[in-house]
Amino acid sequence: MQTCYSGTAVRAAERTLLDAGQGEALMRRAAWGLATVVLRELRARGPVSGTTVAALVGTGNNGGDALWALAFLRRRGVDAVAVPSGERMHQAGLAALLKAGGRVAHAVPDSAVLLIDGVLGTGARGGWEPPRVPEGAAVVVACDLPSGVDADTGHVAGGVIPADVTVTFGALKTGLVVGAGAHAAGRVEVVDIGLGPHLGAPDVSSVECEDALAVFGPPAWDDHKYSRGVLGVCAGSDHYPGAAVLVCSSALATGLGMVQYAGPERAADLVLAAHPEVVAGPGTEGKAQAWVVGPGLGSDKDALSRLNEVVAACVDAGLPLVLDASALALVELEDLARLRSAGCDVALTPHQGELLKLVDRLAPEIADGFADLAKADPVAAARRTAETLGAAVLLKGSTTVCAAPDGQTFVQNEGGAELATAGTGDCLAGLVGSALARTSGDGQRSTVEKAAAAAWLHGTAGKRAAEGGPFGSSRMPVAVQTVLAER
Ligand SMILES: NC(=O)C1=CN([C@@H]2O[C@H](COP(=O)(O)OP(=O)(O)OC[C@H]3O[C@@H](n4cnc5c(N)ncnc54)[C@H](O)[C@@H]3O)[C@@H](O)[C@H]2O)[C@H](O)CC1
Repeated sequence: MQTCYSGTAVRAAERTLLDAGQGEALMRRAAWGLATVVLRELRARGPVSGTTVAALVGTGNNGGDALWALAFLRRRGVDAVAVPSGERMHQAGLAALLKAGGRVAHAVPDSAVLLIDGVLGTGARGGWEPPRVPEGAAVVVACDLPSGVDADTGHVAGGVIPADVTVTFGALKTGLVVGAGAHAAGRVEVVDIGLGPHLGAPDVSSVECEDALAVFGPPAWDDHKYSRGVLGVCAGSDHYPGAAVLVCSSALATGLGMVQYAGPERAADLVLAAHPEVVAGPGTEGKAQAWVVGPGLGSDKDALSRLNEVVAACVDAGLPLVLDASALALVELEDLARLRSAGCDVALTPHQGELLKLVDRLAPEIADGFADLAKADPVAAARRTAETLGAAVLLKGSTTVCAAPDGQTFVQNEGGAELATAGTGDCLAGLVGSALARTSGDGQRSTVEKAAAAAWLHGTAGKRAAEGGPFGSSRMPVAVQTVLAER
């Protein structure tokens, strides 16, 4: 499990040490870590001595880190050039650079093979417009954060220089793992500067391979079909029968004990043609240990009555439930309240558009300014919705955010734009449903952690599927099997 801290929390941790007079030591540790990564990047490309490294240097301590790093690099024979972005630079850092034999220039030299972005770090406020830098050749290493990335949210309000590597200090910051910030950061390396004991609880976490495999692992020697998880799927309609197949196929690809399908004949026939092992019928009676409802359900009376039947089945037996797609437009507050009182774990799986509609309809008390919040700070938007509706929210997007009503939050970035194609959401619903079915009765992991494990598998399978070229979502289940087989 990877853990991240908000920029605000890292600044608070630093404050304790700054107040204890350790500011310069912290900055030198950070700069030494930055210089070490820069040296590694240079060595991977050729000789170090004589090569030009430039740094865009801001007015604050982020610029100070960059200046100290340049001073260390100068001592390795690098032509170290500071390019100020404002009217002042960190004094001690500048003195160290000049003493080491570095220089100041007013533009990034064309000869620079590597550019350090040391303009703004955790002290950035609002947007920033990067200066012109020579195009193409230079590797970009961001100091703590790519300038212009909000360290708390990942939002980029203005411009940004995309980094190949970001060397971040003290802890991995939330802004480096969410949305545009994650995209701009490139590979992230964390340099320990001794903030650990002062950091407190993490802001968000990310499920990693072994955490996901603990949910989607192979069967134990004494497992049987009912102990491996039975997932009920209420998806598909005469209009959208394919959604039923995608949900069932992706769930089966995880190695569930059984999939039970509830739906109309046309969709059921397609499901059975693809997977004769599915137990299909019109209603919900059976041995399901969790349900997925919504993909391809439509919005007519029949869709509503099918949703009601699934909600009733879950309430009766206290089963976990995934509400996706059409179900998000049909579910009512009373349904969520009944599910909560029955002790059912509920996961809502909207994309941004569905989230905004859901909030408008069911949570008008938080709707004011919510669209802007969802764009700038998807973690806060998912958390606020989860807290207000009392259900876990898996918000799909370039970063998938899984938030629980109590604030526990996971962010997953395994998937990329290759997943932006019809039907991948249906596959994800099947994976979340599978995670809940196969771990029902497991008191150890929260619903959001299980949803995050499904998001990990979905994103990783998407990447795997894309290796074979552009693909449609019907290729996802095979990719899920491949990912699980390779681990
Ligand atoms: N404190 C320490 O000893 C350590 C800090 N580390 C590094 O310091 C930065 C945070 O430093 P801080 O000075 O607080 O903030 P910044 O350098 O990020 O920026 C402040 C500077 O920039 C101006 N400014 C703010 N927003 C904008 C904007 N949108 N456009 C232009 N200018 C802007 C503001 O007025 C200030 O002058 C942290 O990220 C680390 O890199 C070390 O890591 C450890 C020790």
